[in-house]
Amino acid sequence: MSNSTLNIIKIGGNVIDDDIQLEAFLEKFAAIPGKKILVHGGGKIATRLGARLGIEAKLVEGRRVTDKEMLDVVTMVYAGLTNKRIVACLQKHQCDAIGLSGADGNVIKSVKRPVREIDYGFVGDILADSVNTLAIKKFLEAGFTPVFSAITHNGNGQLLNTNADTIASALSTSLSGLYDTSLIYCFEKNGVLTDVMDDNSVIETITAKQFEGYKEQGVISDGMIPKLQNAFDAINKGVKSVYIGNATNLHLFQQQKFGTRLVIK
Ligand SMILES: Nc1ncnc2c1ncn2[C@@H]1O[C@H](COP(=O)(O)OP(=O)(O)O)[C@@H](O)[C@H]1O
Ligand SMILES: CC(=O)N[C@@H](CCC(=O)OP(=O)(O)O)C(=O)O
Repeated sequence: MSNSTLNIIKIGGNVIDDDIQLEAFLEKFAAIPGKKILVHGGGKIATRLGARLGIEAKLVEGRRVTDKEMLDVVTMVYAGLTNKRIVACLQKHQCDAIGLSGADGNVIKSVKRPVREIDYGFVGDILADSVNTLAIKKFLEAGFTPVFSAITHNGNGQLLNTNADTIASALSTSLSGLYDTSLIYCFEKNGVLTDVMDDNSVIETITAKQFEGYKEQGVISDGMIPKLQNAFDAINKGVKSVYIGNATNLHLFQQQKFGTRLVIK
């Protein structure tokens, strides 16, 4: 008997930051049939709230340096305000969502990133076997749609800030043992582009080798580099399909007409 399908969708920070775009996306997400999971961060909102509180944001290669005060800010923004607003909006659209940090139901454990050249502070890395697939399965089988924020815990009382793209990738690789899992990264552009200013320049399929080439040429840069690394990690570890595309077109991914599709070669 084949496994049932599971769609894991990550929504990007620029869409979350726009109330109208966010609700339009959540309405489309709510309409997807079957088992599904949503993952979100909210980095821009955390940066703004931090600034209002006099706590300056510092990012290194797309990862936030998270001291104790910044950890309070990101916990309030990701696991609190953003997560609860998303859950309430999904409930409005008849999707029975349940908001989670990694600590809730012990769903995702992480370890504080070791200090090397940079001390990232309270940032958590997810090691193999740190996703509690059985707990998540219980939520899914009970008919809930889990909504994961970018906060995890170390099992010893410490919350840790964890990149949302990485959470989506780790969830999809862990759950691909139980379900035919697809991972869909949604953001504000039409996919991986050959010209970041031209939304018509979508690369329809991309291999790891092509990714390396585009990276060297500077065609792919910034946040797209760690996003694609997380995406290739997932496809290499058994996730059935991985797409990167525009949140506005979410309804098209089931017809396989969505943004950029990753290919193993
Ligand atoms: N080739 C590319 N195609 C699309 N986006 C790119 C590309 N190179 C760099 N980017 C940048 O990467 C960003 C996406 O990364 P990020 O901001 O981390 O996403 P998210 O908000 O989904 O977490 C885009 O907004 C874009 O500015
Ligand atoms: C460690 C780390 O960098 N965590 C991220 C988590 C949020 C996130 O990933 O949000 P987006 O998807 O909106 O970028 C951060 O604090 O920015």
